[in-house]
Amino acid sequence: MAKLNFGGVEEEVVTREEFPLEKAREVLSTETIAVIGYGVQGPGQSLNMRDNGFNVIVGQRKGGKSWDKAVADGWVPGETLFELEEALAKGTIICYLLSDAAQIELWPTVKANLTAGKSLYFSHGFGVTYKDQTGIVPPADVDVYLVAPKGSGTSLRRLFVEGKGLNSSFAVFQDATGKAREKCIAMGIGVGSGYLFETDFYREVTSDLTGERGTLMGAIQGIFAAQYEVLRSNGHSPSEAFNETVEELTQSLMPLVAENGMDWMYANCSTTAQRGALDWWKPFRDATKPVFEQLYNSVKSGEQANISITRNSQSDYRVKLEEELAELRESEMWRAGQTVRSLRPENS
Ligand SMILES: NC(=O)C1=CN([C@@H]2O[C@H](COP(=O)(O)OP(=O)(O)OC[C@H]3O[C@@H](n4cnc5c(N)ncnc54)[C@H](O)[C@@H]3O)[C@@H](O)[C@H]2O)C=CC1
Ligand SMILES: CC(=O)[C@](C)(O)C(=O)O
Ligand SMILES: [Mg+2]
Ligand SMILES: [Mg+2]
Repeated sequence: MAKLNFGGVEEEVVTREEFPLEKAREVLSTETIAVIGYGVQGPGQSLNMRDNGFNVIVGQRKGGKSWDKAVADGWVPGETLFELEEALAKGTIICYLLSDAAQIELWPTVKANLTAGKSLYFSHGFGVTYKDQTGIVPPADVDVYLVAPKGSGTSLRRLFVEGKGLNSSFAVFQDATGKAREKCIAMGIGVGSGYLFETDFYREVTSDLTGERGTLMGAIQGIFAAQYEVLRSNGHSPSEAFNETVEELTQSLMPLVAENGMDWMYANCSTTAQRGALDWWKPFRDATKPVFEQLYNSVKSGEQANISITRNSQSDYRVKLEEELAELRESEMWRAGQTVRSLRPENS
């Protein structure tokens, strides 16, 4: 592992230089990797591994949208695409990539197929950490590990195709064969990770649930909505409010942050903007920090997992979810965004 300095703290990470693809292929050369579930992570990980030369099959319920997508992506029924049970029986590394709530339902079937020496692979610490609520307790004679790409499966695939890579965390929960760690890292390289940093199942799930509810998804929409509403209620037009809240951020400023950090983005803005942003970031931090503390505590207590399991296990959860997504989509702010996006030169 390469030792690197992260802001003054030394951490060991795994890079593609020290664990090249050829090594990953060698480690997994005798394995049949069964990707169970073809939703968001399933396609990204399975296609990247296939392109990287691994022996991959896909398991998915027949007849639905996901099955058709798998066929369209070149998985061949009876050869590389199977019903869930068949794929579970054939696979020696079971990549459990159903939604976290759906994993509860299929678990007895998965468990029955986990014979000694197989691997159970996750992309989230959820099922194992919240075992009291999920019932997911792996048998003692299998390896259990995770690789959690830090981003959407859609990005994982897109970046791979562009020759780039998303970072992933990895963790070993159970090492029955003595080779779990090596296999885990090989899987991480195989799915197209940029570099890999180590964690454990508990820290993976608590940080992930916090991040997606916080700055990555929940908090960002909340802050967008608050600023947009203030601008609108003070007489600004939707296009002005949207551009000043979202479009400039995603199109101009965040790419600069991604490239070279926040100070560099600031340095490329006016001294007027810099003065204001330097004065205002701390009040925003102070105002939101209590909400983040509340969020983290709710994650830590298991409350967030409980909500997620309960809500996503209801038979009409997709309908309800679609209603809530429609509420976002049909809000004035995001409808304004649709028009703004259509006006980008590359879209017209
Ligand atoms: N969505 C993402 O990009 C990310 C997901 N993860 C993790 O990866 C894992 C997979 O997540 P997603 O790809 O989002 O899953 P998903 O929500 O897209 O579902 C995957 C598949 O599960 C199947 N499915 C749903 N209910 C089922 C049931 N009762 N029985 C059998 N199959 C069923 C669906 O057909 C779908 O193809 C989860 O642990 C998630 O937390 C981790 C990082 C990012
Ligand atoms: C994309 C990702 O890593 C998330 C936000 O944690 C998720 O989809 O669960
Ligand atoms: Mg995540
Ligand atoms: Mg997540």
